[in-house]
Amino acid sequence: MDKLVIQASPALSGTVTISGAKNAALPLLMSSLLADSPCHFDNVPNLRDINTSIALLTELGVKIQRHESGVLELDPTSVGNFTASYELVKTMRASILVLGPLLAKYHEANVSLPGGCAIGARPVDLHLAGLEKMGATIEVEGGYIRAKAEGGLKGATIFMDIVSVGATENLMMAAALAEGKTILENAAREPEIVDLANCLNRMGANVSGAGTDTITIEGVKSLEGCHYRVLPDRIETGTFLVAAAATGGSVRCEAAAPDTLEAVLAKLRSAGAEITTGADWISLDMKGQRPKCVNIKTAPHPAFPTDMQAQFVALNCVAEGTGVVTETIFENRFMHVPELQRMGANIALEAHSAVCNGTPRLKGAQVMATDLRASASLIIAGLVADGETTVDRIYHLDRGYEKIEEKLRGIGANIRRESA
Ligand SMILES: CC(=O)N[C@H]1[C@@H](OP(=O)(O)OP(=O)(O)OC[C@H]2O[C@@H](n3ccc(=O)[nH]c3=O)[C@H](O)[C@@H]2O)O[C@H](CO)[C@@H](O)[C@@H]1O
Ligand SMILES: C=C(OP(=O)(O)O)C(=O)O
Repeated sequence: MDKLVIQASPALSGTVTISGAKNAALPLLMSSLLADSPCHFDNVPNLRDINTSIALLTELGVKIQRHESGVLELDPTSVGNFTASYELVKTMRASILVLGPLLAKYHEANVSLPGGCAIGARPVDLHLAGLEKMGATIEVEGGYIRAKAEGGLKGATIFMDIVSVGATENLMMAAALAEGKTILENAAREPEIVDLANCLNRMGANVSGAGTDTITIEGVKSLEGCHYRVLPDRIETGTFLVAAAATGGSVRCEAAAPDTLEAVLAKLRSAGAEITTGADWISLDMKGQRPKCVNIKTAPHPAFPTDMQAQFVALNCVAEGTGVVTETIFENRFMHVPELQRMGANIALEAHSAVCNGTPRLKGAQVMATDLRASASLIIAGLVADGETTVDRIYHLDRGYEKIEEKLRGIGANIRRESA
């Protein structure tokens, strides 16, 4: 099993090119199921979750090839299997996003229940209730969601009592080919939702209001493939910015989307960073200063993203003062805290908050990655820890960060991958 070995690093400095967003690419790839002709996606990151999606869509009958240009072509014209198996779904929760498209296009889908994961229970009740409201009949049997929509899905007004990114995406894709109008109320507003809506519209769908909490979809009879470029990864961008800030360094992120990161940039400014942005770049400069602790409360977009919480906890560990980080989205997303404590961090967990008293340096240790962003936080901690830090179980990291150690080395980090 691969691990990362990190030595105390100098202040990071240089330029990083940001990859396409995992969380935008996953629903976009699944949306190809809705089309009657091939889709072409540019800027798809090379990640474990993308490979899992390719395996899943291939199992359903989508023909997929990566062109030399990097463009991923998905031809859905021979789809003939409507079952997403447990073997694949268990390794990637976003597999649930084939449910809406399969049901809308083929009126039938069997998708393994994703189950919980390290960060929380993560039920899919809102996805199922929304599809039922659109006329689907759903049974959960043998760990599988067995859904049917005889005669096709029908538009409906659907209120989601929790803001859910995945449910909004699944229902938006389902509604694109449903008969009549669907209104999604209390919809998620994340940039990845807007990216999916833009792509669906390019395929011939009629989606309006994405980016607000009410999305209206006028169903159409058919959709065609399109060319679409995946949005830059705001979480990868934020991770590099925090890594540079923790080391008192400076970094310029290119091919980024500054307007998707406002809450994160505001917190970095509070931490003492000088932030400058252009149309597609962000630069951060700490001017050699130690960061200041920040208070954070995660919430749906445009508030502070839960996917950046662990990285800011690592930042607070070495910052000046005390910072309180409160997690409101997932019930168990502080698995990085005990690992950071093993590195000498002064953190107290109080209900849904991590109260951190910053200390100038951490101490290298052998630590274990428990989920994707927890892994990123341990890497950041390793950069500012005296001695050597070894991060085990980095298969989580490979789910969502493209060549992270290579990119970090490019800006001066002392990090290497070791394969056992
Ligand atoms: C692939 C992808 O895009 N993953 C992101 C997506 O996950 P995902 O789409 O799974 O997260 P959701 O937005 O759905 O989850 C938000 C909250 O709603 C709850 N919930 C969700 C659905 C449901 O049917 N019932 C229910 O109770 C969840 O347990 C959680 O507490 O959004 C999360 C919140 O920004 C991010 O952390 C993930 O990185
Ligand atoms: C939690 C995440 O992803 P997923 O929803 O795929 O588990 C994440 O990207 O931080």
